[in-house]
Amino acid sequence: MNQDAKDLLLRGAAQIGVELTADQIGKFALYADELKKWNRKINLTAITTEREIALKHFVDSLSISRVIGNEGRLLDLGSGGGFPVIPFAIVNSRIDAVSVDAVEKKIIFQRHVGRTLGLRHFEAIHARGEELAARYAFHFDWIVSRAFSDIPAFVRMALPLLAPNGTIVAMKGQGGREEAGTVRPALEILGLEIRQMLEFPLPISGDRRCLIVMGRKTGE
Ligand SMILES: C[S@@+](CC[C@H](N)C(=O)[O-])C[C@H]1O[C@@H](n2cnc3c(N)ncnc32)[C@H](O)[C@@H]1O
Repeated sequence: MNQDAKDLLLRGAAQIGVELTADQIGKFALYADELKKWNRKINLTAITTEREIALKHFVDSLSISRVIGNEGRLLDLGSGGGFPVIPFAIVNSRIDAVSVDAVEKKIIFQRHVGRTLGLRHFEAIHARGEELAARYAFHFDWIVSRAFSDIPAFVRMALPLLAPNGTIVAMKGQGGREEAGTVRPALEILGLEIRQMLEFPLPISGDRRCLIVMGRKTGE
């Protein structure tokens, strides 16, 4: 990863409230190198320039830090090349992070990255999200996804896995607020409510982002 992309990562992360250490920057650089190398053989991402990887994968993924606490168990459903879970795990060693994807070669890549970066609190599992309930019923404090599915399909998959006081976070782009408004009745039927909607521009590019934070309805 070149110096320009590293500077962008450092600056972009700081703008969303994450101060990266030199050690963490080194890990992101290794991750970017492996992503580019493996992407020549297996389809992990359409984003291939180092600047774009720094911004649209790394900084974007780190934005979930704004709504996720400092401890507990986190699940990323449909994580592909490891987003948002691996960037989050690089900066957050107190959360046990589990990554799930239905495509085995993507999980093999993620395990390789986890080993290379020494992420001991990170595990990558090859499975469909629908298959996890037997092993992980009510297990996760935080369940996140990016570019995975519409909100109702995501939360239906997440609910059996969510701890009683757990939180679901859907990472959306422009149109996130509108989608949240449309699905509110469906969420209601599932016993969920939207607790927070955080809209912000992605640093540097200004692209719109929206984090939709949901949990089980309380007081009933
Ligand atoms: C568009 S990619 C997004 C990857 C990553 N979250 C990102 O933002 O770069 C969607 C991913 O979800 C995975 N996927 C789709 N349906 C799934 C399911 N039912 N269970 C687990 N993974 C699934 C696909 O294999 C793919 O890697």
